[in-house]
Amino acid sequence: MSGLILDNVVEDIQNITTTTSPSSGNVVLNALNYLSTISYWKIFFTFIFVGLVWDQVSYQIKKGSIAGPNFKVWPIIGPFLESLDPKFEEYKAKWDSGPLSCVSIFHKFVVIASTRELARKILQSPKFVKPCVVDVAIKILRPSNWVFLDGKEHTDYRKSLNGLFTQQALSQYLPSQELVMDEYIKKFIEFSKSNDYKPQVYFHEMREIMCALSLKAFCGDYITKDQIRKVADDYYLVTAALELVNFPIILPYTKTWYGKKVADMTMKIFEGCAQMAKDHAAKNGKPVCVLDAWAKLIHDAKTSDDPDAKFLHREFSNREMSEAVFTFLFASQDASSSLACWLFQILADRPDVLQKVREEQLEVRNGNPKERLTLPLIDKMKYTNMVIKETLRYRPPVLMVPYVVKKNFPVADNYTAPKGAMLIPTLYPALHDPEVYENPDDFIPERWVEGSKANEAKRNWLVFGSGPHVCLGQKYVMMTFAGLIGKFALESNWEHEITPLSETIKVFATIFPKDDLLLTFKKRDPLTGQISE
Ligand code: HEM
Repeated sequence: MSGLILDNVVEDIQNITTTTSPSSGNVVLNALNYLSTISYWKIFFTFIFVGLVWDQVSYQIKKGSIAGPNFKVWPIIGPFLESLDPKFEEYKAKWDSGPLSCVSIFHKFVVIASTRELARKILQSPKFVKPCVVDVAIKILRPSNWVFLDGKEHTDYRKSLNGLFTQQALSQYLPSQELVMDEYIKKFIEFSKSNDYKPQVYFHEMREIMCALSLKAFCGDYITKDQIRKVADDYYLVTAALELVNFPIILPYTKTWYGKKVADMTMKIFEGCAQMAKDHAAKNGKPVCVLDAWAKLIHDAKTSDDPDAKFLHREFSNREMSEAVFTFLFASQDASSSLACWLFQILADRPDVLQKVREEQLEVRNGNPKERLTLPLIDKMKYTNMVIKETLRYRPPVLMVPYVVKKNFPVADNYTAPKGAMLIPTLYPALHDPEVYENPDDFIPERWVEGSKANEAKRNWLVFGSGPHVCLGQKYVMMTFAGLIGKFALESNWEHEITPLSETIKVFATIFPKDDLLLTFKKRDPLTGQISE
């Protein structure tokens, strides 16, 4: 077939070239004569062969001298199939293979940095890198969302948001968060009762309580119980839609389509809440949630003479505020659920640690378990705080933070990461560095006492990242978890069924116990410690 078409072309060219330039015509003719002798199949396989060779050569050029497979074992796709089901042990092997290592998946060249200094250097080099988001994130979070800003625009926007997460602002959110904690202590006990107090999976319950706590802190009473339940029930569809490996086009009834629907529905709710918060601020109402705090900053800026206040807290639209609040939920949900799962598991497995938390909780309340949460009260919870810090170090929810290289980046003396590559600083190795954390695979809250080696090693504390994109919610996390675990420790007793998979790490955006956390809760008298059904 291909021969036939080429025969016709050769004939046409012969006609043309005999009337124009005979010598250039000969070269073209010879080439076409040759092509007329080969079939489409040959052309097809030649293209494939050239493509495969180029794939390997390009991999070698980008890899340079860093660790990584000598060639792509699976041509083109690379370890794509493994990446669909990521395993912690495989990540760890990669980190151990060298300070910089690489893989190539399809056309994406990925460089992984596993030392503390390299990780810090990447996180603090906004000139060369920016956070890498999956293609579909732009559609789900919307292109106008602040998280996609870069450089100065990003820094300026963040300055506006910082005011929502100061100590003073956070203390205003505590009373409504405490109501959610009270509700869920009862809920967890009821849930266990419904299963005759036999241990059952609590992974989903942990995600739900985290979502409810965030929504209350962000939207206060503007969001209804039904809306909280709906978002908490459906939010996992957003996580699934934003997994690293997903189809970039949103087709009906696919994971990304369901994810977008939930994101739109949630942002619609937030938009309504933003308007109510603005109305509240206009009446000089007291702020009790993030949206209130934001609306008040906007309101105050209008009457202020300070040009900085005016610049940082210009008129933000309801839509813009709803998109930002959605990113808070998105950033917090998986990482906080991960921390919650490990914290409840670890405390149940170490009754001595839980006992000390309980003693401290009564002590800071001067023996009055009914004392409501305030920031000064939480500040006194030194040991509880050490337990949370050690959980974050021992099981850091975020293992790695993907960035993308904007221009060739000399990340190490012997290596320049090429433009367009994905560059991934890892956080786990710095948090398990035996030089700073003796016996890093043991859970030792006492290592965080003031003045200790661990406490002084600020450069290793990468749990919340570093640089211009460092976690906006880190103070919020420490405050919320101290309040939460303290109250659960006083008012409930929980037991954990240890399985061979309890200490094995499952990677699902963040990390979780592989057996999904088998727990059971009972009511506890905070003063006598008596447990009742
Ligand atoms: C245990 C819980 C959490 C952990 C371990 C965690 C960790 C992180 C990490 C590692 C980053 C990337 C930092 C970087 O690129 O340098 C990040 C970014 C971020 N986090 Fe968190 N996070 C947690 C909870 C939260 C919460 C509760 C909120 C909001 C209330 C939040 C809001 C954000 C935001 C908005 C960013 C992006 C900041 C930016 O791009 O400027 N996070 N977080």
